[in-house]
Amino acid sequence: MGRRLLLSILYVSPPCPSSHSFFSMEVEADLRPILGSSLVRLDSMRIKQIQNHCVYTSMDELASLSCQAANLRSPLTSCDKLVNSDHVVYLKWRFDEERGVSVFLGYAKVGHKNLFLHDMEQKTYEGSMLCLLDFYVHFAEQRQGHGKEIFDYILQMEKIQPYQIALDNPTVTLLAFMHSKYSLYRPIWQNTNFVVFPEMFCALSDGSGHNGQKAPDGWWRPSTPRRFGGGSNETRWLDGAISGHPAKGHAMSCPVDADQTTEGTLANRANQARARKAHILSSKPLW
Ligand SMILES: CC(=O)SCCNC(=O)CCNC(=O)[C@H](O)C(C)(C)COP(=O)(O)OP(=O)(O)OC[C@H]1O[C@@H](n2cnc3c(N)ncnc32)[C@H](O)[C@@H]1OP(=O)(O)O
Repeated sequence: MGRRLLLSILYVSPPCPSSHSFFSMEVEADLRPILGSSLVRLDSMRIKQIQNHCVYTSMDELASLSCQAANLRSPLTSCDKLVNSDHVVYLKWRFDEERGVSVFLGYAKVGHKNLFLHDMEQKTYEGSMLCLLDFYVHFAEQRQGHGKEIFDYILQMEKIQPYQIALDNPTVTLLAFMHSKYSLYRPIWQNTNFVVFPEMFCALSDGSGHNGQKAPDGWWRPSTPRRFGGGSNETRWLDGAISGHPAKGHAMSCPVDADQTTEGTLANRANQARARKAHILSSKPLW
């Protein structure tokens, strides 16, 4: 009986032929039949379909490196959490034909959130938008263009402009990246530690169709007027507001001030955010 149990455990958890060398996150297998192209969009359904222990392990380990890079206590991303969420991961990897290994290079996780925002004049806005929740390129592969490829792929797949994505608690490196690759250099820190850029609000047209009538897809008037910062109690919508994923049905219909899928890490995130924001605001920009 004991032997049968042991055999069944071994069957359920086959060893993953992965080698986690210092330099890269590698799987000793050709993952092309499983993952397809080198830039791949993985939503919860696709992750479930993969059914490959090595892929799950390598993604989780890359997420652990991201966690270390951001000085967090626990990773923001894991395959376990992804299968139960409406977040989407964009993964970059390559197959090294010479060595017969698949190398995981980096990923970005995005998801829709309902956010209250203010612009530089403290005017307030409310709506649903795509947020960059976790973004990491393996430390041995950074500054070689992988990050830009991943980000461009997100823009292409989600049909948005770079300024239409909110950054969740960005690092100084990510802000440098947004500056150098997309000329977005005036971050507006929100109370929620999200960052958006003024370009996001440029599309606002006061009173042109949204005047208390019908909000654009994904945006709406709050039931109670809100008073933020400068005292404005008027809520506006963005012309170019990005509607939520139609297929996902706006599952997160409550305002959030942090990534809700990171159970157990929220307090940690808030502390990190405070420290990081103070550091970024007080230090000389890198770019
Ligand atoms: C919402 C969030 O996820 S916040 C967390 C963001 N993630 C991190 O900070 C983790 C550590 N950093 C990384 O993983 C990567 O550097 C990323 C994801 C930010 C960018 O990926 P990369 O593959 O390096 O990007 P890519 O090569 O396309 O562009 C490089 C640009 O990013 C910026 N950048 C990357 N690394 C650094 C760095 N160490 N110092 C300053 N700027 C940097 C620069 O603008 C650089 O352009 P340059 O080389 O012309 O100066």
